[in-house]
Amino acid sequence: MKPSTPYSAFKKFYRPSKSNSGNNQKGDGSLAKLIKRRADASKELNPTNIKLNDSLPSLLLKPKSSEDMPPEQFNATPQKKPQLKQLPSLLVSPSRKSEIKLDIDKANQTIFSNTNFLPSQREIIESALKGNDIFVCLPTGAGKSLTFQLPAVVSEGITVVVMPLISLIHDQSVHLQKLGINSRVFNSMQSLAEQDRIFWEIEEDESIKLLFVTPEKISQSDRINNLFADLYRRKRLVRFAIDEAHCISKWGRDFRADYLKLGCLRSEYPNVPIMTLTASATEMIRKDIITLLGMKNPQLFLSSFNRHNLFYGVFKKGTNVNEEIAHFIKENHPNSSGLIYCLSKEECSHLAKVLKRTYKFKVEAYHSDIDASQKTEIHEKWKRGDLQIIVATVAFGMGIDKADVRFVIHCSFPKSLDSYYQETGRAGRDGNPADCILYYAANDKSRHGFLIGSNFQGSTQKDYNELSKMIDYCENRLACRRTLLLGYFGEDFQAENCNNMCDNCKAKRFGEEKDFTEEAKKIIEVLEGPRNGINTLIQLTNFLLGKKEKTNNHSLMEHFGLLQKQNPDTISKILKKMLLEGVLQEKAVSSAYTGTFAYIETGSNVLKLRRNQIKIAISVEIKGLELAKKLKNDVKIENKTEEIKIPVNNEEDEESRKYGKCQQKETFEEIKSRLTMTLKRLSKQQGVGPDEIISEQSLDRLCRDLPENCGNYPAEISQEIKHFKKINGIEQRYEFEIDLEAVDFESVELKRKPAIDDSGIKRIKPNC
Ligand SMILES: Nc1ncnc2c1ncn2[C@@H]1O[C@H](COP(=O)(O)OP(=O)(O)OP(=O)(O)O)[C@@H](O)[C@H]1O
Repeated sequence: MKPSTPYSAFKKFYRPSKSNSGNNQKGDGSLAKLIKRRADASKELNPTNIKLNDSLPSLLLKPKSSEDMPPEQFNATPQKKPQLKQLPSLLVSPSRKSEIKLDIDKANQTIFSNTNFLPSQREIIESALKGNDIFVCLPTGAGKSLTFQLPAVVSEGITVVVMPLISLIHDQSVHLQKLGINSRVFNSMQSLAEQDRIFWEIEEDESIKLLFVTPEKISQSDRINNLFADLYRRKRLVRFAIDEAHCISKWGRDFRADYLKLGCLRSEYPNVPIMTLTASATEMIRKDIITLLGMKNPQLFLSSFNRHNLFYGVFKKGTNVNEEIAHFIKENHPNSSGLIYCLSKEECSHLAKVLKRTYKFKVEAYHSDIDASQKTEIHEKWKRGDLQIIVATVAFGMGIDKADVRFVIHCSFPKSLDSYYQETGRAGRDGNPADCILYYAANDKSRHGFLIGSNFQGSTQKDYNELSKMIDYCENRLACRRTLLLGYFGEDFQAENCNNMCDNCKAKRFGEEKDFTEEAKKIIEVLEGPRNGINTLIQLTNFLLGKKEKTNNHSLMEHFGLLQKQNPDTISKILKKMLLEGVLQEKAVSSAYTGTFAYIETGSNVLKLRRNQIKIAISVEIKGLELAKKLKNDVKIENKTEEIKIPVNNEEDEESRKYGKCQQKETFEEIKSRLTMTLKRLSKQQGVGPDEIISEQSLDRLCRDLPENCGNYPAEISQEIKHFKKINGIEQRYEFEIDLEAVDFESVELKRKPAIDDSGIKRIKPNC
């Protein structure tokens, strides 16, 4: 039996025979030799020579300590013990690295079987091999793992990889085993004897290239620190790679206290380069990580956060959201894998039940009340494709690496844009198109308010700010969603690069920026004077709208009705912008009488506002007469026929006339084929030809106009159109729609036309 002693004692007294230690040869720096040795080793593999990674089965035990949180990520499926090919070693030693011309292309092809590098991988790998500190922030699925795996494999010594979840570590080590790369895992689920053996192997077997640990292990285990110290002394500690590095920052969405303790790595092993990897980090989080880890002039590799294949859409959430979701999936992704996120366990279970019982989907709920083994089973079934949909709370999180997820639906909005980006990022990892649909209801905010007030004491202010940004995103019906989402991460994304891959770009609404800075200064004056019961955003909005209060005599106060000409939506946007700019802030206040509510007060940036260093400008949708006027200014009248040409994009104009509200050929054709199918079904039922129900010409018109009211046509047609508009983010309620033909662009007076009132604005009934 192997003794279970502290590492130093173990080192002194316990040295198992080398026969078990695998290939221990030192490299001579030549990649060609490495590859040849690898091939030879595979050929010569014989039972006595095979190295089994005994540490792996221990991953399958239930976690015992906080390091293994959350249990739902735990993968209990037994793995067949694979045979490790003996990976020949050592190309780059720290002392020789400048001399060695590495053919990393060859390593990429021969060891990792990749034909090329993905964007940024080569630069990161080269920088790592130069011994730099490196900060990598690439989107999910960008291939970050290779950027620490390849340098580890071609370097002399051990790369320590810190990962937050056992399941992630497990996936990595299984992957590396398949490639024949020798790695070890160290976690608290292993017995002391097992840990001793792993220590010894790392000591003795120089073909071991990577050691995976959780942050908790580093912060809690003297043994592992002794091991690091010994490797460091022997110059075999090549690099620390810290994955999911955003967990270090308290500003991040997944802060883990033990990640914070990784700051000791730099002080204890000052010469070992640190590489951090994450899929999302705002500038503030980035700076926080770099400072906390003491990284030295790190080279930053920040790629665009844009996931070009994801379609982002926000739909209005009504009372029948479950049915809407079912319909959306049936229509768009009847057989593809997807994920639905809900806010609560109850919501989650209920939606899963509806989808299963009423709509016959293969679906399971996943939340914290489901026991660990069941969670693992659900995850596995979904990964294999035996389960189509998982309806989950945020309990289903990090470490989801299924490539072909075709949709991520949010039944309610999440707590921050960071979470939203991360959760939607699980869609389309294979690069193929995928839908990210969020169902928004303003009153879900109070549910978050409640959750924040009760669960996240101490950080409520930050959470409110994050939530405000999320709500701003949802309520914005004008700006490109990518511009908003990527702007959150500090990226200046140009809407024209969205390629209509979000609902707002697709709908092509008109908006313009209006400056409300002077009004904002007056709003501050209101809050700085006697408040007379103006405590919340709603009360402030009512005051600005000039709504009279029976009790508080608001009408006698200065600035009462300041924004009465604006609609509540615009006021809400102004106040939100003031919140975002730190001119206003909401504070969670609790009392037995009122419960928890958000108290509105002035923020820290008031002075900047007064000095005009902050501008409160918002996008306001322009429609109706205002739009007509704007169009007049923007259009060129070519000739007497008054043909309207919007100068920006004539092709688009042509398209929009041809395809009406569909705007694009593809959208037009899609609705046409849907309606044709419905017609075929109806004609079969009724025993008449499809064109006896709707003529070809009328069908085209319906597809162009997508009317809310389909007159005498069958209800199925109306329903199909209504649903199509919803899933494509085509406005449901065209309260006002300009009839361009009715606009006299010379005088901006509007011609009277049948069905059009004096304003020249055609009024359309909101519903079919
Ligand atoms: N050079 C390459 N050529 C082809 N495929 C690659 C290459 N590099 C990585 N991949 C593959 O891309 C996929 C995603 O890689 P990886 O899991 O490392 O992404 P990631 O950036 O770590 O994502 P996440 O942030 O979600 O963990 C994997 O299947 C990986 O094998």
